[in-house]
This record gives sequence, C-alpha cells and structure tokens, in this order.
Amino acid sequence: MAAALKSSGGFCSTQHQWLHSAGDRILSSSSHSNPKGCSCKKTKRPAPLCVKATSTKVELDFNDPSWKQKFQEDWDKRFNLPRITDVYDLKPRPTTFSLKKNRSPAGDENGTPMDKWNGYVNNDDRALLKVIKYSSPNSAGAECIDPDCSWVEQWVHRAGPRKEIYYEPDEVKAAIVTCGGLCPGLNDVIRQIVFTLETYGVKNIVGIPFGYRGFFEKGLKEMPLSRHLVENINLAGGSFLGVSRGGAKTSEIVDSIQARRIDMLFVLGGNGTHAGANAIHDECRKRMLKVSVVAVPKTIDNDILLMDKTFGFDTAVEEAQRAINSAYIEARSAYHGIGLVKLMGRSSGFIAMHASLSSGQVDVCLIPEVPFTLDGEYGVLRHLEHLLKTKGFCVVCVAEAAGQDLLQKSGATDASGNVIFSDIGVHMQQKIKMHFKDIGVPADVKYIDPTYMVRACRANASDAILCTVLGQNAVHGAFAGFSGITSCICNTHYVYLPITEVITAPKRVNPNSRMWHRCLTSTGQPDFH
Ligand SMILES: Nc1ncnc2c1ncn2[C@@H]1O[C@H](COP(=O)(O)OP(=O)(O)OP(=O)(O)O)[C@@H](O)[C@H]1O
Ligand SMILES: O=P(O)(O)OC[C@H]1O[C@](O)(CO)[C@@H](O)[C@@H]1O
Ligand SMILES: [Mg+2]
Repeated sequence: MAAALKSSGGFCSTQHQWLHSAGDRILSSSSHSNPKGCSCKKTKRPAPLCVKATSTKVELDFNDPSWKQKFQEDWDKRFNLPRITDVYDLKPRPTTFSLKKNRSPAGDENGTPMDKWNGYVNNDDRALLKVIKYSSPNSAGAECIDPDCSWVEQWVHRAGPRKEIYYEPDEVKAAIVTCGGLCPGLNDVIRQIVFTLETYGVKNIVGIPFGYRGFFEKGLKEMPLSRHLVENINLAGGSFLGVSRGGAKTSEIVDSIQARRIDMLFVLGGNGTHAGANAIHDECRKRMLKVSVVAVPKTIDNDILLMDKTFGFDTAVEEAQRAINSAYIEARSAYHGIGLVKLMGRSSGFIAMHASLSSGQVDVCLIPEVPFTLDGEYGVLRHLEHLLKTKGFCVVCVAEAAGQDLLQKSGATDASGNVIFSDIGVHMQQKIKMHFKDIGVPADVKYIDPTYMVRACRANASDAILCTVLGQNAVHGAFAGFSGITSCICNTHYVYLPITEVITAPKRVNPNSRMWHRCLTSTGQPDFH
C-alpha cells in the first residue's frame, strides 16, 4: 500500500510494508518524511492525519463518503502540537545544537555546510501510532473506527532536534521538576536534560526541589544544575531533586515561574503531573508568557494513554519479578505452599500482568480491570484447592487495586486526591488461611508485599535508554518552540504528543487484549465469576 504526492522538489511519500498476521496486517515499517529538496506544505500532505480510533471527538456518519476525511481533520487538529508561535510572532534562528565539533561557519572538516547536515528532524516528519490493520472488528483486540474496520492512518509528530529554534540559548533559564511518586529513571532523565541543554549552550539550569511544592513552599530553594553536578546521579535510584504529591495551585506556580524568569520548564511525572503541566501551559498562555512546558512521562504504573510505556515501568516489572520468584521458591518448598504477592499499580494492573508474564511462575494473576470472586464454585479459593491437589503448591499475584469491590472502602485520599486503596493483599492472605482451615486442608501461606522496593531502585538498561532519549527529546521539543507536549515512545518511535490527548483518562489493561489473553494462557487460570 503506498500513497504519493508530487511536490515542487521531489516526492513526499508514505511507504507501507505489510506483514501478515493470520488475516490481519501489521506494518513492518512505515514512515512519512520529506526527502531532500521536497517542500511539503501542510495543505499538500498526501493523507490527512488521523486520531486514535476509540477517542474521536467528532460525530461520524459512516454512510457519509467523507467520514474518513472528517475523522482525519479532527485528528489533525487534536494532535497538532501547541507552539509558542501560536501566541507570539517570533522569528526562528538556526539551531545551536550540533553533534559535529570544531565546525567553522563555512562548514565542517569536509567542507559540508551546517545546513546540509542530516541530523535534524523535519517538522513534517510523522510516525504511525497504530500499525495493525484489523480485517474485522472480531479480530482479537481490534480497535476499529467504523463497522468495517477500515484502515485509517493515525500519524503523530516525530520527536528530535529541529534545524531552527525559538530561543537564544545564552538567554534561557531552564527548570526541571519531578512530581508524584518515585520512579526508576528520574535521575537519568534529569541528567540527560541538563546535558542536552548545555549542548545547546544553556548556562542557567535549575532544579525545583520536591515537585510542584518547590514552586511555592517558602524555604525551598532552586538548585543550580550543571553537567558536572549531575554526571553520576543516574547511578542511584530516587530523584536528585526530590518529589512530592499535592499542593499544586496553578496560579501560584505560574507566579513563581514568572518571578523566577523561567523560559523552559521540564516536568517529569505521571498522569496527575501531566494534568498539572497542562494547566501551567494554559496559564502561561493566558498571561502571554513565552514559556515552553514539556513533560516526560514517568510512572511505574504505565497508566498514561497512547504511549508504549512510561519510563520506570520496565524496571518495576523486573523488581516485581524478584518478589514473585521468592514467593515461588517459598511455596514450592513448603507442603501445600501458597505464595501470594501484592504489587503496586494505582488503578491499572500492568505491573502485575507483566511481572506474571515475565516470571512465568504465577498460577493466578488478579488485576483491577478484571472482576473476580473469592468464594463460591467459580471463586479463586476453589481454584487454589484444585492447584494444591494437582500440583501441590501455587503462586498468586494480585494488583493493589484489584478486588476493591470485595473490601470496605477506605474513603481516604492522598495529598494529590488519589484514592487510597483498602489492602487486598492482607485480605486475601486472611481469606486463604481461613478457607483452608475451614475445609481441613493444610495450606502454608507465604505473603510478600514488596511495596516501594519495585520503584526505589535505579533504572535497568532498557529504562536507562528510554530515559536518555526522552530527556534529550524533551529539550529538543522546547527549543523547537513546542509547549504543552510530552516526549514519549509510540509504537517504538519517539514522538511528541499534546498533553491534552494523554490525560483524558488513565490507561488500563484491556481485558480483550492479546496481552491479557497471553497472561491467561501462561497462568492457565479460569474466569473467576
Ligand atoms: N488535575 C490536576 N491539575 C493540576 N495538578 C494536578 C492534577 N492532578 C494532580 N496534580 C498535581 O500533580 C502532582 C502529581 O500528581 P500525582 O500525585 O497524582 O502523581 P502522578 O503524576 O500521577 O505520578 P504517580 O504515577 O507517581 O502517581 C501533584 O503535585 C498534584 O497536586
Ligand atoms: O508514594 P505513595 O504516595 O505511597 O503512592 C503509592 C502509589 O504510587 C505508585 O507507586 C505510582 O503511582 C502507585 O503504584 C502506588 O499506588
Ligand atoms: Mg498517577
């Protein structure tokens, strides 16, 4: 499948290479870019850009032959990146970011002028958000826009350094803030932001201590940052700057941004932090401040929409797997051993699902997205009886937000307003013990709750790479004049998304997804209701 558009200096084309997946199609590669000399005007782009199928905001009539175009126009608007030039009339200047050293204005050592260097991303470059063409709405995990499950391209903006920038680096004051709970990789991102800012020539870089609180709490001073200072911070977990929840009053934060004369704000955090970052971006616009607010999605919960994963998630899964392994060893070595592990994840079961999958040692995985009963013919307890009878031991992994309907609500919230869950782990431990006592079957229950151990550690290799790229791209995004965006990975490509599109709801495990089905295949568990 290919679409091409002739333009003044060459072909701007979208090339698709499809691989088969039992009736459906998966894109092995896809890109949309401007070859050298090709000047694609927005109005001449071959295919209009389109949005996530499930979240379209326009009413679509699929009998209308132009529905696709309407859908795509809507997508194009929604995924267009907010820029400071939407509000101010600014002229760009050539970038100061270059990887070539000792370059003279006339060119590099080979005489190649700077503007011919290919290291930059074109503003019209795009990456595809979705790469599977479902042939039917009944295909496993299908996300369709229309009843025929038509193929609609969903392009998003490619991240990276631009040839032209909208800030004078030596006049820039850049600030970094880390909010919410801890997460592996925070220090890696801080470090890369500082490195990249310095590469552009920024000298005034500060850290805001303890999350949004650092903007208004008296006595908390901003911390000057430099490559020298942050060189080794990635070797430890936690946040070099400190984190906090709650207390985000947008107007006070923006007062503080204004008073401190901050031009670029890099905000590292989860969905709450992103909502805060977007509110700051809006307020800065309202006040006509030339400030770029760029977020980097951090959370072990992996609960931010549209992106492949948030940084820290991979490491949390790896750590969680260790807890499962210990539970397995304990259960395996006990007579009628039952290993029970509770894992974090505010309202999503991603950590529990992925740790169950990666360990391969879990017999029952319980997540908040899939309701279950403990008692009765189809309950979890009856299945545990069966497992003890047939294999002699078993391992259960439960997400902290799972089975809340079985418990009395705590009614409590944290400083950010997030619900504090009742303890499903302790509840299950007691229920299992009582059940086996009641039926007169011995059971040796070993309960492990690793709590903060899954997040208070340094990033693993794959998270460290993700953090490196996301941190660097955040700086490129700010210099390119974007604001109200997040630097993330979608379908293995590094992109920018408008924050508004990722905060509409927390991302949750889809019980109809192939991944959850794979988890069920691995555990062999039945439906528990
Ligand atoms: N809707 C919102 N508008 C403005 N600020 C918000 C909003 N939601 C949360 N915040 C602020 O963002 C910060 C972080 O939020 P929160 O504690 O929910 O963590 P998070 O970013 O979701 O990360 P984590 O995944 O660790 O929970 C807090 O200071 C909170 O006050
Ligand atoms: O750090 P706190 O406030 O105890 O919050 C714990 C929560 O933070 C997370 O670690 C990240 O959102 C959740 O998995 C967990 O529910
Ligand atoms: Mg959150």
